[in-house]
This record gives sequence, C-alpha cells and structure tokens, in this order.
Amino acid sequence: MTERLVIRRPDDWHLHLRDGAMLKAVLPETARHFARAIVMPNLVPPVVTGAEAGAYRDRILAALPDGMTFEPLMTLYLTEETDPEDVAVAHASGLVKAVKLYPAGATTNSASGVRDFTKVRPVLERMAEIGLPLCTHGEVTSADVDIFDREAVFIDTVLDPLRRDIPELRVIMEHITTSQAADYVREAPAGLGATITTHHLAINRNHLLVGGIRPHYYCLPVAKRASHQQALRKAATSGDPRFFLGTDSAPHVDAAKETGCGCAGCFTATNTMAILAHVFEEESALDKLEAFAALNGPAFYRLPVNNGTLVLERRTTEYPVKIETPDGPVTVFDPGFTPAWHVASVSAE
Ligand SMILES: NC(=O)N[C@@H](CC(=O)O)C(=O)O
Ligand SMILES: [Zn+2]
Ligand SMILES: [Zn+2]
Repeated sequence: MTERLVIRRPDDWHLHLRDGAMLKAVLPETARHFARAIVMPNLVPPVVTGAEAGAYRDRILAALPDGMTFEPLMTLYLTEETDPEDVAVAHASGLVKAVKLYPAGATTNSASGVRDFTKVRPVLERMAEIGLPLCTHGEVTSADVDIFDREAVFIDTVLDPLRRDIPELRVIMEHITTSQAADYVREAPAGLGATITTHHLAINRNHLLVGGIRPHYYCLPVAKRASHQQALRKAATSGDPRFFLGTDSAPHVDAAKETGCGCAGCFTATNTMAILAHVFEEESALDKLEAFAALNGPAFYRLPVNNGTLVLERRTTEYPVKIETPDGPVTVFDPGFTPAWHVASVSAE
C-alpha cells in the first residue's frame, strides 16, 4: 500500500478569493498548499478592466501573510461593454490569464454578465487571435430549462455554436458536472479543456437532498446524479491533459448559506488535497493525481509547472470545521468521509 506521495506543488485553476476581510481570512487556506490560482472576477462590482484586475491583484498580494508564496493569476469579467483593446493590453502585460464568461443571472454575482452574444463577438475574436482563453460558467439561464439540464443545454445551444463560429478561441469549461460535458471535451479538437471541482468528485445530488437539505453542498452548477459524478471521477483520474483541478472554492458566511434562500458555493480550499488523494485512491489512480492537480492546468494555460513539491501521507487528520472571519464563520466542505490522506509538507522551491 502506498503510504507517501510526492507531487509537484499544485495550482487551483478556478478560485474565489473575494475581497476585504474575507480575502484576508481565506487566502492562507489556498496559499498553504497551492502555488497559483486563477482568481475569479465576480466581485461586487466585478473586475472588468485591466486596471481593476491590477488593483485586485495588489490587494491579494497585500493580504498574503509573510512567509507564504502564492501567485494570483488574474481574470477579467466579460461584459457587453468590454473593450477588446483593454483586454489585449492586459494580456500582453502578463497580468491577465483568462476572461470569464458568466451568462447573465447564471450564478453568484453574475448580473453584469452576457445576455447578447453578438455584443461580445469582437472581444472573443481578439482573444482567439492572441491566444487568451475564455473560461465559461456553462449554464443557460432560461426559466423553462430545468436546473439539472442547464449545463447540457448550454453545450448544445451556446458553447458548440460559439466554438464553430470562432474555432480558434481557446475555451475552458469551468466546474463541469455532467457526463455530457466530459464527453464533449473528450471529443473536441485541441483548444478545449475543463476544470473539475473537489466537491463534484466527492458528492452527488443525493448527498445534497436525501435526509434533509444540506445548504453547504449547494453550489452551481448543482451536483447531478451519481452516474454523472462517476463520469467526472473517470475524467479527472484518466490522466487526460484536458481535465484539471479548479476547486471553485467559494466562501460564503454561514448566515448566507443556512437561510431560507441560501446562496451557492462550497468552500473547499482547506482540505481539497486530502479529499482528492482519497478520491483518486478510491479510483485506483493515485498515480494520476499529480497530472490532475499540478501538470495539466499549466500545460493548457501554457505556463511552466511549479518547482515546489507537496507531500501527502496516509494518515487521517482533523481539518477545521469552520474558518472564522470578521464577517462570520465559513463552513469548510465536509466530504462525508474522513480522508485517509493528509498534506504532510509543502515546499515552495
Ligand atoms: N460555484 C458557486 O456555486 N458559486 C460561485 C460562483 C460560480 O463559480 O458559479 C461563487 O462565487 O460563490
Ligand atoms: Zn461558475
Ligand atoms: Zn466559481
């Protein structure tokens, strides 16, 4: 039995750090293990321009505790007013690594997202030219589409037409939750990748709904049936370079989750690597964890892999149940099992 696993230091290719006091509270949870993260721009107001992304990056670095190493990889929030030139300049300077598409109304803080795709065509064409990837929250928002079908319908009615229209555009389907999404990525030519979250590998919709509604398992896209969870586990553990880790760790204070209308997001930064090691071992694929968490993402983003290492050891450990913040506690994702692994050490170099 493997007792110890050394992998390159991982990255998180989809992360919510928020701002202010919350940023300060949650950033160490990520920086402890991860060298870099693609930082989502859905602040209020959103991070739309290169200047806003630069200022947000400065705030993140200022919130980083002394002695921790972490590189925020910035993204821009695509709006119908986004200026292609501003995007190109922010990319050329090295500041911005992706642009994020939120269909308006699809998820937390997505009100400024895209309604009319013809309005963003010039930006997308420019991104295709310069090789800047588009990250997509892939769900349609029409009231007549069932919430469990919104990802599959997005692929057919938005993503596939968009990719046929602008084939050179590099796209990352964020936080995929369905076998349809995994199949779509597998069948696509180069230039399409997908992030998979920790929680969608750990739970399915039964965990969310059976025996009582569990608000800390509610996220978007909502967890689907067990067969989809299995399809995600198969994709993540396959070693296929188009699938990589994006935790979508999304902190909300308990008061905003444990209420009559709880908001969407699971906070997984703290225990992600332990949960992943457990899941990969269940799938007899511990040897594929490094590819998923540390190699495939940099390859897609055309960035070097990290020099540092992360050491996992077979031992259970207690992770905190909650992270305290000045705004209130944030509950750490409970995978429903005790991970058989823990992170023993991390080296930056
Ligand atoms: N995943 C979520 O359920 N929530 C995210 C937004 C997102 O990634 O869609 C958040 O910002 O809280
Ligand atoms: Zn999303
Ligand atoms: Zn997210």
